[in-house]
Amino acid sequence: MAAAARTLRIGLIPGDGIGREVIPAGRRVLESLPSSLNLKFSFVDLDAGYDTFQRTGTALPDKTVETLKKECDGALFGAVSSPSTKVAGYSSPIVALRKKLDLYANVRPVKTTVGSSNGNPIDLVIVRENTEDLYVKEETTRETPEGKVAEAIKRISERASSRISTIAGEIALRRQKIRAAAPGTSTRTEPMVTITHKSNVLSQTDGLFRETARRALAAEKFSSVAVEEQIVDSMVYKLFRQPEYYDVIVAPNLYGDILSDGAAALVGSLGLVPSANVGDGFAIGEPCHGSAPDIEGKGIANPIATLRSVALMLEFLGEEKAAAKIYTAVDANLDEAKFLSPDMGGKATTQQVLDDVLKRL
Ligand SMILES: NC(=O)C1=CN([C@@H]2O[C@H](COP(=O)(O)OP(=O)(O)OC[C@H]3O[C@@H](n4cnc5c(N)ncnc54)[C@H](O)[C@@H]3O)[C@@H](O)[C@H]2O)C=CC1
Ligand SMILES: O=C(O)CCCC(=O)C(=O)O
Repeated sequence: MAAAARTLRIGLIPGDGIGREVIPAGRRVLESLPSSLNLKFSFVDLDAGYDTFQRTGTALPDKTVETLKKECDGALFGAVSSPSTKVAGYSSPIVALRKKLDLYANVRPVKTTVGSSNGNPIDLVIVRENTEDLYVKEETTRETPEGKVAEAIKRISERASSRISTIAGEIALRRQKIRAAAPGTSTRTEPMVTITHKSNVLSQTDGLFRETARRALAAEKFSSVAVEEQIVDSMVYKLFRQPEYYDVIVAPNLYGDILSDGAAALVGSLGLVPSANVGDGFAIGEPCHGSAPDIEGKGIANPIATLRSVALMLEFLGEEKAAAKIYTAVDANLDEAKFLSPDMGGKATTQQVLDDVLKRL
């Protein structure tokens, strides 16, 4: 008798702007996976974002958080339009969601299929701490005789630094295993984690991150992993000069956010780079990009970052085979370069890119 299909319930949170254009593409890909995978999906639509805030007075309704916690196996998040000026009562829902669900790792693979800006292949992962640093958002402003002074807390804890470094080491080992199983696909000989910090200036906060990361990665299970460190400003320089050198980069929250957008430029577009917000037993796939108001409503947003985020979510939910199908279909779309969206120099719409990927599934 055939084994019963596994059913995964997925929360869909499109958010604002192009989030609403790319999340439906992510759903279509899940619905179109071959039946031989024995996987079924059910979906629940959930609200969050600036539009939700304007309609309801809250950017992240309790119902969204409770439904994710009680009903869902995983989720997809599009993007939100957080204003650059303070709006009373508004706070970024994705930053809050990461904390509320304790999704402590933000895993952001950056990979070329055809070649990078310097012609060499890039295949690295940025593993970004996802719950603290300046993103605790404890800010104050006070009046002084010289004018206003604003301050923000940068919180770094041993616990969060240790667990993010451990997951970075585990990802490095997993990547090495995948490379070993496919000889000839990479010239990298050993797994490597690069710790990024600014502890030459911030000796206590980034100093704690650096020391804790060193200690976590010195564990016996990581004895085959090369551990290096790089101060974040020269990390940017080296990343742009020699991106092919890097394997896994572990970073506190803000540096990880900035480095991943920079790395996206190296592989051609923010519209290509996925992420997964990962905790123990739960993952939210989320493209690295924002709500892109400059192209919103034009139907030309690149859906590939989202499709890869779907695959990444599936990987963390233990469905590697299904993830591999999506990666292969997306890579084939990029390799053939017939249906590319405008950010990639093509003319295809979101729908045309999606249709091409679906055809390959
Ligand atoms: N996780 C989230 O929800 C995030 C939300 N944001 C929010 O997004 C809004 C806009 O932020 P920006 O700084 O403009 O960053 P952005 O990532 O939205 O856009 C930067 C540039 O990349 C392009 N781009 C982004 N995604 C693309 C895609 N899929 N296809 C083609 N081109 C794409 C945009 O058109 C724009 O030119 C802000 O309100 C910001 O707060 C920004 C980053 C993450
Ligand atoms: O705009 C927002 O609300 C979130 C911005 C934060 C961010 O860029 C990220 O964490 O990926």
